[in-house]
Amino acid sequence: MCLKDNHLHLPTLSSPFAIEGMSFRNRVVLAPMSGVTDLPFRQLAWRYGAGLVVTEMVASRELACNAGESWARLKNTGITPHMVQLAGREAHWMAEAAKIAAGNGADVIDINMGCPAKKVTGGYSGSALMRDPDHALSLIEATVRAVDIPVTLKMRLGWDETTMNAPEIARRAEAAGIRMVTIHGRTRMQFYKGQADWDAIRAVRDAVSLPLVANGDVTTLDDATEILKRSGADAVMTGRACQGRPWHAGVLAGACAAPEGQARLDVISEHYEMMLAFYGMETGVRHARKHLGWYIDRFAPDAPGHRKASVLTATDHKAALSGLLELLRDGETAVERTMAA
Ligand SMILES: Cc1cc2nc3c(=O)[nH]c(=O)nc-3n(C[C@H](O)[C@H](O)[C@H](O)COP(=O)(O)O)c2cc1C
Repeated sequence: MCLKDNHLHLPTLSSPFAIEGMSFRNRVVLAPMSGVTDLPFRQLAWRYGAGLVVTEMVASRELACNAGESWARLKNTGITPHMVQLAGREAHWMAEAAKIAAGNGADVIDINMGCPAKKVTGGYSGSALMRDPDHALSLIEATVRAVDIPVTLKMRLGWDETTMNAPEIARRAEAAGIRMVTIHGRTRMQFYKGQADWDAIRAVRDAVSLPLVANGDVTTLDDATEILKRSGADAVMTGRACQGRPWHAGVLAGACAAPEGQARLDVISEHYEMMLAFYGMETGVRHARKHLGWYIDRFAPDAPGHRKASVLTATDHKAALSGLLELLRDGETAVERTMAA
C-alpha cells in the first residue's frame, strides 16, 4: 500500500475497532503500567473515555499459588471489557493463571512479552521471552488453549537491534490464535532510552492481518495520528503521558476535554480518596505518593521543594491532600499571573 493510500485510510481515533469476538469503543488504549494502572486509575481513565484499559501485569505463578498482590491486581468494577495482563515464563503457570483470571471476570487476557525490567527478564519472562521464540510460542499456545476468551500479546520490536523478531513472533502468534498484538517501538536493550521507532512497527503490520496497536512515546494528538500513519496500526496505546492525568487517553480519543480549574482539583481529590479506599489508609497514603508527585510536577512544576516534600512525606491523609490542593491552586494562580503579564 502506498503512503498516500495509507494516509487516506487512516482510522479516526474516536472510531470503534474490533478484535474477533469483541469490539472496543475507540482506538486509544491505556498502557498497562505496574504500580500505576491499578483499579482506581483504570476506573478514572475508563470514565473519561479511554477505549480500552489493561491491568498492571499479574505474575502468573503468584496468582496460581495465591501469593503476593496478584489478586488485588485482578480486581475490576465497572470496566468492560476487563483486560488482564499476565506475565510468566512457564506455560503451565500461564495456563493456570489464565483460567483463574477468566473464572474471575476477565474478558481478555494479554500476555506480557515486553517488560524490560531485570527482575522480570532475569526470570526469563517479559521481553526475555523474545530471545527464545519457540519457548514464547509454547506459552502463547498454552494460554490460548486454557481459556475461551480472547488472548492478546504485547511485546517490543525484539531483544536488541540485531534480533528484531517481533514480525516473526507475531506471525506465529497469529497462527496460534492470538487476536491482537501491541508493539512498543523499542527493543528491550533500549529500555526507555531514545525515541520509539514508529516506522519499525510497520514490519509487524506487514506480517500479520491481526488488529495491531502501536505504542511508544505517544503524548499528543499529533503523536497519535503520526504513529498510526507510520506504523499502519489500528489503534494507539499511551502510557507515561497519562501519569498525572488519568483522563488523557480519553482526551486523545476525543471523548472528553481535559478538566481544568476546580474540576481538575475535584478529580484529583477523588483519585486520592479512591486509592485510600482501594488499598486501605496506611498503604493507600504510601501508594498515592507517586501520583501526587506527578500531579505536582504537571500542574505546579515551580512548587518550592520543601512544600512538595511535605506533601509527599505526610503520613496523615488529610494533611497530604490539603497540602496537595493548596500547591495546585498556587500553581494555577502562578500560571494565570504569567498569562496576564
Ligand atoms: C512505570 C511503568 C510500568 C510499566 N508496567 C508495565 C506492565 O506491567 N506491563 C507491560 O506490558 N508494560 C508495562 N510498561 C510499559 C508500558 O506499557 C509501555 O509499553 C511503555 O511505557 C511505552 O509507552 P509510553 O511511551 O506511552 O509510556 C510499564 C511502563 C512504565 C513506565
